[in-house]
Amino acid sequence: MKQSDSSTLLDKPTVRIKVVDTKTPSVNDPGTVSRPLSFTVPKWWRVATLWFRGDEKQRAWTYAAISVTLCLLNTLLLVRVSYAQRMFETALAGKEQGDFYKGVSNFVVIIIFAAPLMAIQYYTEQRLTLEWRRWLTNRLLMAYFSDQTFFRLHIQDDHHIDNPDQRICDDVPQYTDGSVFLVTALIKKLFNCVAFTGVLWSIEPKMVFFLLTYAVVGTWLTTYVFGGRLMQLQYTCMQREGDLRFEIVRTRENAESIAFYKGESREASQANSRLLRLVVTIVRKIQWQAGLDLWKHVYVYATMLLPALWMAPKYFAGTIEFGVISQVGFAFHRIEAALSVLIMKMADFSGLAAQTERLEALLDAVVHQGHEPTRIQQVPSARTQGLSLEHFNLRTPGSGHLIAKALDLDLPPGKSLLIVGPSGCGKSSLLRAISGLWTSGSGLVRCPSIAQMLFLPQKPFMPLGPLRSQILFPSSGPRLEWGQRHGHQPSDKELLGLLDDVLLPDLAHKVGGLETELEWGHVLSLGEQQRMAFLRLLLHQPALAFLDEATGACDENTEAALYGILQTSCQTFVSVGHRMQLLQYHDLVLECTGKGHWQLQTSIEYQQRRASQRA
Ligand SMILES: Nc1ncnc2c1ncn2[C@@H]1O[C@H](COP(=O)(O)OP(=O)(O)OP(=O)(O)O)[C@@H](O)[C@H]1O
Repeated sequence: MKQSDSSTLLDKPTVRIKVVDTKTPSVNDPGTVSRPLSFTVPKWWRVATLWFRGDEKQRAWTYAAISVTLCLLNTLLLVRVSYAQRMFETALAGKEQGDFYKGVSNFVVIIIFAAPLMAIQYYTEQRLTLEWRRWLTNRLLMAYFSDQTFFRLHIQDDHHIDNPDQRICDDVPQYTDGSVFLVTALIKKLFNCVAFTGVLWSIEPKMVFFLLTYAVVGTWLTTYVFGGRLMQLQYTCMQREGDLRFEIVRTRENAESIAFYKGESREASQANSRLLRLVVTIVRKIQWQAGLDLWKHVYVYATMLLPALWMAPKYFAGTIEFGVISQVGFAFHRIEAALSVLIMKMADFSGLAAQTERLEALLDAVVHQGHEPTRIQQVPSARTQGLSLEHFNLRTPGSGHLIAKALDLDLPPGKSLLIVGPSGCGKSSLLRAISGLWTSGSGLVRCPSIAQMLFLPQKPFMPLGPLRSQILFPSSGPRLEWGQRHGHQPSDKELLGLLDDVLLPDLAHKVGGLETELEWGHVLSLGEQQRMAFLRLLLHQPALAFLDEATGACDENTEAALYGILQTSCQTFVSVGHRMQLLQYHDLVLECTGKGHWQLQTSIEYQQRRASQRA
């Protein structure tokens, strides 16, 4: 695809935007390959049957059965319409007053049944779509959040999935909506086809053969020329919509850093570049859709007068009544519409095919995450209180860069370990592997159960919600070890006291209380966020705590106070840090000595060695 090459200016003339082409789609990307639509049918079936075979299959089949029944009733009513119309028009042409009013009353009866039927059908289809969407979204969310799949999807090259958020929030509703719409349309058309073929066959069988041939040739041509191409363009559009949105969300999330760097011009050019790529794809999609539209009109108009032309000689010869001509026309166009449903709804089918490709890929990735062989084995046990690494080899995901080679480590309960080494040597990576986030490598990690460990990352996560939920995170209350030790959950007064302990005495008062909701990640300084993370540690009182430069943004006095608190609430902990004053809080030191080698020594030995090196 050709990229527009010009530099562009946004409305605000202060920000000059240079277009940067940042992303070239990979060869394996389905968005870059035009495939026949039939390629996607098994995938659609696989995704669709998940609900119909899952734990809510009874509900799914009930909705589906009601919808099919309503489609059938709908068709029966249409057949009745064709006969009522025939009687009505024949009576008009023959000036038969009695038959005319009989035809009118037939119409009225049909309308009395049809109106509520249509409303019930609409309601059922909407509920079916919603229930299906709820179930599928819930399944995807569960899979996405379970086993830290959301994290692994980002680091594994072999399952690279762009914009999973968009796939879950946008593609699922479009998929269920499109599936219900198109499948019910197909069923209605099938019933119409059967019913009106009977009507037309009883009057003019040759016309049925003509219609069949016309529709088969037309459908083949449309699918061949437009199907795969439109599907590919729809896929690329969705991908580019997601990329643009992600760029803007990233800017919002990193607003302060970008503003400090004065990086808005570069970010704006990046966003604009993504917008241009999207627009180029949409233009191509519009061109192909216009071509399809032209073809659809030619296809329909070519047969518009055919039933009347075909039947007129018989009417002039007096072998059929006038109403037969309109009934044949009605039946002819119903069958034609039924047989050419693929042509008429080609844009919808190709959109659904694109959504299916994206959802199937996401499902595949989140399911595969669960079954991927774990090479570094984590053996968590409620009976283990310390930490041990056995024959531990660690590599970075994807690139396979060596972080640790043949590392054996034993940290008994009640002891603490400081991990040191130059920046980028792999200190945080060791914690990632111990927590089970990274698994590339080999060896065993023996540790307490997952619920008994707490990891404090360099930048604490501040969830959405009130100040209270910042304090209690990741638990919502009842699982707090503090509550179990004290026999009751912490009262507001006790929470305020704990805020005092981590040197945040005025915070609740300053922001307006524990129920105040703010964008905490932006409102609190990094040092305040790190103190909040220590407070979580006091409440959860884990058997084993991991602190990745968890006091890096605090001054030395605050750091000393926080480590003092830590030693009273958690005896076994592992820290990563650069500051030498941290040594006094730890018994052991694990030092990176290069090329994946690490050396374990006591804190005193480490200090003596450093002192002798300096001397
Ligand atoms: N997702 C990833 N995929 C591949 N390599 C990664 C990934 N994350 C980090 N790395 C690489 O792993 C190496 C170790 O990174 P790590 O964050 O563990 O270093 P560190 O010792 O904690 O550094 P610092 O002291 O600066 O925090 C680095 O070379 C880094 O580029």
